[in-house]
Amino acid sequence: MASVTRLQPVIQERLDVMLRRMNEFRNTDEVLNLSYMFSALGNDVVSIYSFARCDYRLETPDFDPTSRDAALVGLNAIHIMKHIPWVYDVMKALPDSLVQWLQPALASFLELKRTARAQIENIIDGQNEEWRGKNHPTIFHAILDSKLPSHEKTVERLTEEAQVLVMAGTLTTASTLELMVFWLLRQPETLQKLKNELRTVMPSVTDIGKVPLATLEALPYLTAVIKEGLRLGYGVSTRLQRIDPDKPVVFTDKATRREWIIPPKTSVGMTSVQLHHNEENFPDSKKFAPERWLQGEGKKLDKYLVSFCKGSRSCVGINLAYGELYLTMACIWRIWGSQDATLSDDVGILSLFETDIRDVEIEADSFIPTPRKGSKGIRVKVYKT
Ligand code: HEM
Repeated sequence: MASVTRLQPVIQERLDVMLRRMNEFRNTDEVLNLSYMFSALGNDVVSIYSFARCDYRLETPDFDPTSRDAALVGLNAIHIMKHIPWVYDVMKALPDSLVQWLQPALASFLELKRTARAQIENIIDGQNEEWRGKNHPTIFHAILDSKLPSHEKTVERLTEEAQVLVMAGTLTTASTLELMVFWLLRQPETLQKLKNELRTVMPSVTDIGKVPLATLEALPYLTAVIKEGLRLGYGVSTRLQRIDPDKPVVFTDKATRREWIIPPKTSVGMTSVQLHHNEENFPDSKKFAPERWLQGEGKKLDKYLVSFCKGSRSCVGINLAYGELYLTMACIWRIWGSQDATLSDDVGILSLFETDIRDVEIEADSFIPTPRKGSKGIRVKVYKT
C-alpha cells in the first residue's frame, strides 16, 4: 500500500492529462471512447510502475488502443490455448511474417510479448536508466536488484511476468471504470449523491488532485460505488482453478452439515460471476445499487466480493487498482456531471452515445467478462454545462 501512496503523484499526473483530453472533446461533436481512454490510462500507469517509462497513450489522438486490442486478442484465444497449449508454442517459434499471414490477430499478441521482452532487456543492459531519481519504486528494477535466485530473473521468466502485468493493468481497472461510468450516467440520483459527497472533501475544483488517497478511501458512498462496480465487473470471469497437491480439501455444507471431501490433485474452480449474482447475498443482483454496501448488513457482504480473488494467488495489483479507481472516480465526478446530476461549478456533462446495457453486461467468458460481439465500448459525447 505504501508504494501505491508514493505512486499517487504519478497517477495524478496521468489523470491531469486525461482531464485535459476530456476537455478537448467538449462541444466538438466527436465521440469520446471511454474504454480506450481508461485503457490508455491503465497502460500508462502500469508501464511507469513496471519499467519507469510509458508510451504516453493518453496523449495520442485515439488513445492508442493497440496494446488493449492485442491483449483482448490473446484473451479471446485463451480457451483454445488452455486445452491445446502447444498451439501457442508453435506460433511463438514461427517467423513473424508467417504468423502474420496465418493468424494476423495473434501476431499483435505476440508483438505485445516482444515489446515486454524489449523492456526487460533494456533494463538489464542498462539502456533504461529512467528509474534513477524517481521517488517511487519500479517493479522490474526492484526484482533485478533483489536477492532472488538468478533462475527467477531470466529474461524469459521476467518477460512472461511483464506481459501479464501490462495486460492486467491495461484491461481490468479500465473495464471497472467503464462500467461505473455507464451506470452513473444511467442513474442520476446515484451520481448526484456521489458528486455531493466528493464536494465535501473537495469544496473547490482547485482541490482536485490534492486530496490524499486515504481521505478518498474513507468516503462511504464513493467506496460503495467502487465495490458495486467491482461486483458487477467480476474482475476475471473464468473459473480460477486451485489444486491442493498433497492433502484432501474438506468442505462442510453449513446448511445440511454434509461433508464433501475433494481428493488431493483435484482441480477445483469457481467463477466470481456466480458468486456475485447469488441472490441471497445480493438481492436484485443485476441492479447497480451502491446502497447495498451501506445498509446494516453491508459490511458483512465484503467477504462475498471476490473480484480480486482471495488467498495467496489473489491479484498482486490490488492496491494499485484501488488507488487508480478512487483517484479517477474522484477527479472525473467532481467536475463532470450528467444531464440530471450536476454541481454548480461543473465543467461539463457526459452523455452516453450509442451505448446500452449490452456493452457492459457479460455475454461471453474470455477469461475476462466480454460484452456483446462487436461492442465498440462505452462511448460518450461531451458538452459544456
Ligand atoms: C479492478 C482491477 C483489477 C481486478 C478486478 C483484478 C483481478 C485479478 C484477478 C481475479 C486475478 C487472478 C487471481 C487468481 O488467479 O486467483 C488477478 C491476477 C493478477 N493481477 Fe489483477 N486485477 C486488477 C488490476 C490489476 C492491476 C492494476 C495490476 C497491475 C499491477 C494487476 C496485476 C495482476 C497480476 C500480475 C496477476 C497475476 C497474479 C498471479 O499470477 O499470481 N491487476 N487480478
